[in-house]
Amino acid sequence: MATTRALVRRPSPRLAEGLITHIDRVPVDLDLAVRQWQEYVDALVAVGWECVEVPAIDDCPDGVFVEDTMVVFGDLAVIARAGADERRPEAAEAEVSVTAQGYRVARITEPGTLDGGDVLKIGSTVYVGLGGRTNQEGIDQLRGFLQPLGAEVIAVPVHKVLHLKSAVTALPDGTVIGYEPLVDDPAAFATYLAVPEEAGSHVVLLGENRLLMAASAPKSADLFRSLGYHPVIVDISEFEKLEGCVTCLSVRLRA
Ligand SMILES: CN(C)C(=N)NCCC[C@H](N)C(=O)O
Repeated sequence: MATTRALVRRPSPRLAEGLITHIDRVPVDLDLAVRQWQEYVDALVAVGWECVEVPAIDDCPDGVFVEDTMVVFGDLAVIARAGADERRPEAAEAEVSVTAQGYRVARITEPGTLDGGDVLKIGSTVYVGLGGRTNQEGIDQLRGFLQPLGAEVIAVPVHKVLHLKSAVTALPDGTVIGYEPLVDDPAAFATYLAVPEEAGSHVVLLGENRLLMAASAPKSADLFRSLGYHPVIVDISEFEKLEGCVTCLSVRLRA
């Protein structure tokens, strides 16, 4: 199996102050969050991935959601420009870390905004959510970087949730999965499967038909088992309280 690396970032002591947009604030248990983060990392390591830690950024409560700092395509890392001002400082050290992993770097610049959580890659098709943290200028800049590498960048509306990947991700065969009440336009995707729970729409592909997913989506896990996949379950309840999901906690650097 090709080595797969992931960038991860430890939770800030100020995690509980993380941004929320579409849900109500409830108390976050920091100690539990740190344990859950370690279990998430352990789950990646258990399937043979190498986890590379981006230095923690304690002054940024949302720093643990490292996925939002960049979009990786081929040998290029496009460093994001966060749609939320508070999150802009997170990108600098993430850029240093991905550069150290051998990636070329390009940057989204003002007035563009783009969060990595808004970008869903399926082969050479790159769906980008427009409507929340990512603006049209950010999408146009991303297209400018990725089109020469063979990507087709397609903007899709996102209004009901924080990021595109809050609404949909994809199975290994490219089928887009989403929880219908939260997907703006299922018809935007070539193949689409409805799942029975919100968190069931979030998977990280671990290789060999394994899907990393949250403990909060047991019915969706059963659905995926019935389709021949192998769910690997992690409890990320403390991150879900801040509109996080399994994808947000890492940047996957596939070989
Ligand atoms: C796919 N998703 C959801 C992400 N990549 N990021 C979640 C960021 C959550 C953070 N509290 C915020 O509001 O920015």
